[in-house]
Amino acid sequence: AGPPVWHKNYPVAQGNRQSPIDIIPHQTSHDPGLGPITLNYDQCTSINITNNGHSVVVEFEDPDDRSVILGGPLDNPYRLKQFHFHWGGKGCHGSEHTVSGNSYASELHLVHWNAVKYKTFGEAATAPDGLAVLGIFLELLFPLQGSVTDFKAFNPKCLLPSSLHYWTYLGSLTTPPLHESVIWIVLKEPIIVSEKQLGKFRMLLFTGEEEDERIRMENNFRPPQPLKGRKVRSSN
Ligand SMILES: NS(=O)(=O)/N=C1/NCCO1
Ligand SMILES: [Zn+2]
Repeated sequence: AGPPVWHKNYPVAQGNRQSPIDIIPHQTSHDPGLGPITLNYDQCTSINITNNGHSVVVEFEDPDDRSVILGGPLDNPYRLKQFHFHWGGKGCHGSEHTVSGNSYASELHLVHWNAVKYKTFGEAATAPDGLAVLGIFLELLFPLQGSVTDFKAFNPKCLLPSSLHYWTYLGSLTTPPLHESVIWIVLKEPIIVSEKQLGKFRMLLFTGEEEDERIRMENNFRPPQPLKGRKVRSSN
């Protein structure tokens, strides 16, 4: 079952660095020491796209540092492992992080791991500085005309907004096992998608073919968790 009962199997769900959180911009602290982030995705090699029962995931080959995120709050390069989305049933709910209590229609997570300090993704996923997840909000544009461009493949490069200004804080995976191993980097500027594009996610089913009732995959987002005194820093 969903987020309210996760703590029974994963007591860390009630830990001190859980994600997502509500980001209140005027309560974040601007840190001039926070440099820009760099995304080297041009050599990224996607392997597959799957419906893993609770999201749509695109996985990447990660044998070397061919596609990494650098800089910002990170002390090492982190390798791109996969990206996936969280979205709602309809309207503008669906993101995991919220901004001053407001949620977006969806949120894209680009998941990276610290291959300098750890040998495998699995090992990194349990270490406090093991993962870096880049969060990008998807804002719904209700087009005046029906004509919007479709989107074929997700090259992460083409999914980035114009500004890489971000908020960053220490948090966790937002899905079980909820490991407190994520350095979160959330971009301030959303990307704009159409209802049609978002509708494609909603068509994905939670259930496999074999099950008879067809449960629609939607609302696969965890609500904001207690900040527990954490500081959220802001790049310029
Ligand atoms: N929503 S999230 O925190 O990115 N969760 C996961 N789980 C596996 C990789 O990223
Ligand atoms: Zn996610």
